[in-house]
Amino acid sequence: MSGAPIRLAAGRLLNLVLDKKRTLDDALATDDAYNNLDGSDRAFARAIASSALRHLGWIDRGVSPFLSRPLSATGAEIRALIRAGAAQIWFMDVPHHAAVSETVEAARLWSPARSGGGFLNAALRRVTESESPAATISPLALWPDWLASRLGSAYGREAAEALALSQLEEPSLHLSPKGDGARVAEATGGTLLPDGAIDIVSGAVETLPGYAAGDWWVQDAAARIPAQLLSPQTGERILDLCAAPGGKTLQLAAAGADVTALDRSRPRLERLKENLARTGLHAEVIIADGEAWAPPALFPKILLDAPCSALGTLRRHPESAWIKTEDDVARFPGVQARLLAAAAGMLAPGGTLVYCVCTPVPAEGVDIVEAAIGKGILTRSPVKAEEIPGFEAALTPAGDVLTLPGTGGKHDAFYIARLIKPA
Ligand SMILES: C[S@@+](CC[C@H](N)C(=O)[O-])C[C@H]1O[C@@H](n2cnc3c(N)ncnc32)[C@H](O)[C@@H]1O
Repeated sequence: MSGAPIRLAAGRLLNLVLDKKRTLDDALATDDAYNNLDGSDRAFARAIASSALRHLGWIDRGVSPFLSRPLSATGAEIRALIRAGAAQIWFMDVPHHAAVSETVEAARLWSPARSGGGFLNAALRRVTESESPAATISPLALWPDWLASRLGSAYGREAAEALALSQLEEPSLHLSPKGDGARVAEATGGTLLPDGAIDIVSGAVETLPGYAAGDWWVQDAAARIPAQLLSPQTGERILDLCAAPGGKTLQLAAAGADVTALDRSRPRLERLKENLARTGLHAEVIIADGEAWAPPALFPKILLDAPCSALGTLRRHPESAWIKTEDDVARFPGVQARLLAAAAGMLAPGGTLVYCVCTPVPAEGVDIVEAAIGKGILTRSPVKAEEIPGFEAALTPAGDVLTLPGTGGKHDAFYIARLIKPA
């Protein structure tokens, strides 16, 4: 059977994401051409779209010399198929003749792309004759220019390049155990990591042993650090201020804390409740705006996992760098600063607050924390290396945690600070 419908589905997914600004998960859930494919064909279409998104900056720069008009001036559907074709040729183990002919055939199946078949064919033939851009174009070109320049100036070229290259990795699957981690590692065939997460090599989540019994939940190894830095104790009142879908709430509840899980998103709180039900854990769930909520009593400990650009999770969501604009990202620091000030107001004097974001953008992380410290609202409680086993290299000179590539295993990029409210 022809592979053209697979390339058509990949092109449609790319068109939905890059031209209509939908997330890849949303496009996968809703596109009929993709959903009508059989299992293995569907997986292949998804792999092509995912590879094109991971390598997008390289693909767009790499194909431009081969086009008689700029990519941006090309019809959206042909643009999507050029990207799908180039991903197969440069970054996937697909025979070149099949990648070209099936992708050109896909243009014939897609009416808005039909007239561009000759242009597509010529471009992809040139791609087959050329070296992969991985050999010639800087890793920073994997990102839009604004992001490359921000992270390049924040961390230096070498660290920023390592961060960019880390988005090419398939994301790892990490589990957090409800109880004994060694037992979960044995049951699932995973490896127990130094911080207590379980690294799973492969397997569909729902089919892994212990899923239905609620013995564990999916959580990146770096995402476990914020709750661990609160040292939750049995019966201790802890507020999880931006809680849904609840990975950190589950950690705190599993440690025996008396958790209040607050979030303003009803659908996300439904997921949190499902996670509590599956694991048999308990938390008081509150739907409210964290900037305005007035607690019945001050809390001795608070976790603030603030809304952020999520640019530390590009391995899982490679499209994020392209569908979020610099203006979108610029909106977060205001929200984060207001939530941190509100959280400080809900904290008892002498109490501990952990602030975290899953982004390496300093304006959303260390800058927010330094501003609060500068105002005298909070002081820093520096983290010690022995508190973050496996992530010792992520400790910053100031005593915060920044999980860039190379500071642990394969994980998301988190910024985490532990703070105290002056008594
Ligand atoms: C990074 S996510 C939290 C992830 C969660 N802590 C976990 O571990 O699963 C940020 C959350 O903040 C919530 N949020 C954003 N603005 C908020 C506000 N003003 N008040 C309460 N929740 C808010 C979002 O709905 C989102 O669920």
